[in-house]
Amino acid sequence: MLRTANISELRKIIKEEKQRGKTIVLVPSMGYLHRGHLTLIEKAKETGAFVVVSIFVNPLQFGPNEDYARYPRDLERDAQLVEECGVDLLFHPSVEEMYPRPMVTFVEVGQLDKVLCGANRPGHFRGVTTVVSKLFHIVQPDIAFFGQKDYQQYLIIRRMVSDLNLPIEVRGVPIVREKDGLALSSRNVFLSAEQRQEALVLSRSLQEAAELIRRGKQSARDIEDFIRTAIRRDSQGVIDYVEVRDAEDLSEVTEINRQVLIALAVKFGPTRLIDNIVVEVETNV
Ligand SMILES: Nc1ncnc2c1ncn2[C@@H]1O[C@H](COP(=O)(O)OP(=O)(O)OP(=O)(O)O)[C@@H](O)[C@H]1O
Ligand SMILES: CC(C)(CO)[C@@H](O)C(=O)[O-]
Ligand code: BAL
Repeated sequence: MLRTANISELRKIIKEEKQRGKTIVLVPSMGYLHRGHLTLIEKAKETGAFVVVSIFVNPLQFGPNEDYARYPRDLERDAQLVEECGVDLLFHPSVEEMYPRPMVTFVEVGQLDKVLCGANRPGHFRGVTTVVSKLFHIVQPDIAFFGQKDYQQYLIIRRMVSDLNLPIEVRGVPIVREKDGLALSSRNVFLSAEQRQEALVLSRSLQEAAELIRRGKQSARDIEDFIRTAIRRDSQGVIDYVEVRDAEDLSEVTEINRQVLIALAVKFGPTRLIDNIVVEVETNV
């Protein structure tokens, strides 16, 4: 496996691979890899392309009171994992390499970033779209993989690629969960044993809510209340949001009569977890 922290060196490698006719696939990440990331990498490998994994904890997407400083990092462990997965190139730039001077140019995806995590983390998605644009320009992938655990991020990146005519295919990968339902996340490492147990209410209540919808429950507010009540009853988690939204454009939903996203963010102590489920609704046309 090749590895570099240097943009010019990476460009040279990519140029050579492209000249050899290789398709380039990118899996962007912030590292501290788990089975969720490894599933994205597996999907990337299945394409048969030259697979690049980037590891960069992007300061631009963290608010001043968020966990940038304590975000878990272990580059050497990650490097070993991606090598075992057959990744071709690991790109792990420093902050100075990505942001040699203060940025004055940003990429912003309006509307989609005003709700859910965007409303709770002002500036977060501007930081994500800006760094992902930079990564796309640096690596110039043909295909890029994103996880649907970060569903809003996935939609925003898709929309950015479409709006800006970037020649990149964005592929989404369903949420990878622990056996007991907890969505894998690098931040799970911060949970105490008790919080880890309590956090199961997230996936459990999402599943139960989806079942209520499949059985005909149509009120989005009732579904949100159902989940909020379960979280407050079964845990000490502090709710950032629990919302039912249109799964395509994140617009508000009152009556559930189309495909919806149920998304939530809940804090367990200082650790903020997100989870979601997309529910198909049969329409009798
Ligand atoms: N459980 C998961 N299932 C599917 N994809 C995932 C999962 N966890 C992370 N990903 C995806 O991996 C990519 C890199 O995510 P990132 O490095 O931020 O990991 P993370 O575990 O989501 O971190 P955190 O939860 O701390 O934000 C993103 O596209 C993200 O959606
Ligand atoms: C896409 C991403 C790598 C941008 O920093 C990050 O938001 C993530 O890991 O989901
Ligand atoms: N996977 C989302 C990255 C973040 O929480 O900043």
